[in-house]
Amino acid sequence: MAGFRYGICNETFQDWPLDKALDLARRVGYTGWEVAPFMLADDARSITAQQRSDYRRQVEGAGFEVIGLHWLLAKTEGYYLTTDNAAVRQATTEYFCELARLCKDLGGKVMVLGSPQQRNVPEGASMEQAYEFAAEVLRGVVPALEANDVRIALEPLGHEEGNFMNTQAQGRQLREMIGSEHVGLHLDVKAMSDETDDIAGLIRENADLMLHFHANDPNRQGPGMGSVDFAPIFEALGAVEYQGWVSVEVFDYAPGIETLVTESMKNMLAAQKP
Ligand SMILES: O=C(O)C(=O)CO
Repeated sequence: MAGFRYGICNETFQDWPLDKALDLARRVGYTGWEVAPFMLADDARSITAQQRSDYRRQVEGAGFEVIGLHWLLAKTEGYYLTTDNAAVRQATTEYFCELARLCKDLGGKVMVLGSPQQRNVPEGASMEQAYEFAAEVLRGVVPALEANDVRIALEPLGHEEGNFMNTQAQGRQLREMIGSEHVGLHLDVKAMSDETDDIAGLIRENADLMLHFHANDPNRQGPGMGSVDFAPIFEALGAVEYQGWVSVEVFDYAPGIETLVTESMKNMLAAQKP
């Protein structure tokens, strides 16, 4: 059985102090730390060099690697991927460039581009035009990705989340339009469940571009805490020799932080038992 590397998203721990969150995650067996920038500050530009290096030192000192960033535009204002407003598109490009620097400063390598609220196709706009605008915004970020050795992983999201880039095929199409080796795909179990019952099949079909992977369930809790069977998912990740992180991302905190963190790991390991 492949030895996967397990990460967890920092917003899972909500208002816990960082040392307490890292301590629980480490004891449970996670070694990757995925950062939602809004947990540090609403505006990434306000995070000073000192704060970046202190944060990185604390996370690495607790035995983690920083995986990278997700929820890139959550809680920001004035940025939008698919808008016909050229000034907003330019500002969005510049903000992504800043996030690439933040990602590198924190020791991360990948930025997950979900951010459904900032990419839904505006009323009256055509889908085709929306893809053109998104590709333009992201082409402008490529030099910063190259300079900081960071990749963007495009995250298709289900219809519950929004109407732009709902399938892996659409993610591949946008990547093609950007045309950079520094852009690939992010596969998320909750999102893929909206597309197909054959998640393992989607993993196999998109393994060539898969930069990152989120383990969760359509019920918005952790892997194995809902109806999705993770046995075929881990089998597929093993079969394609996935080398990246399997990172837990939850949206429903009702079970409590300890339960989400521990059950998710327990279920992921149990799903790989012969
Ligand atoms: O927007 C993001 O990055 C998310 O993780 C949403 O799934």
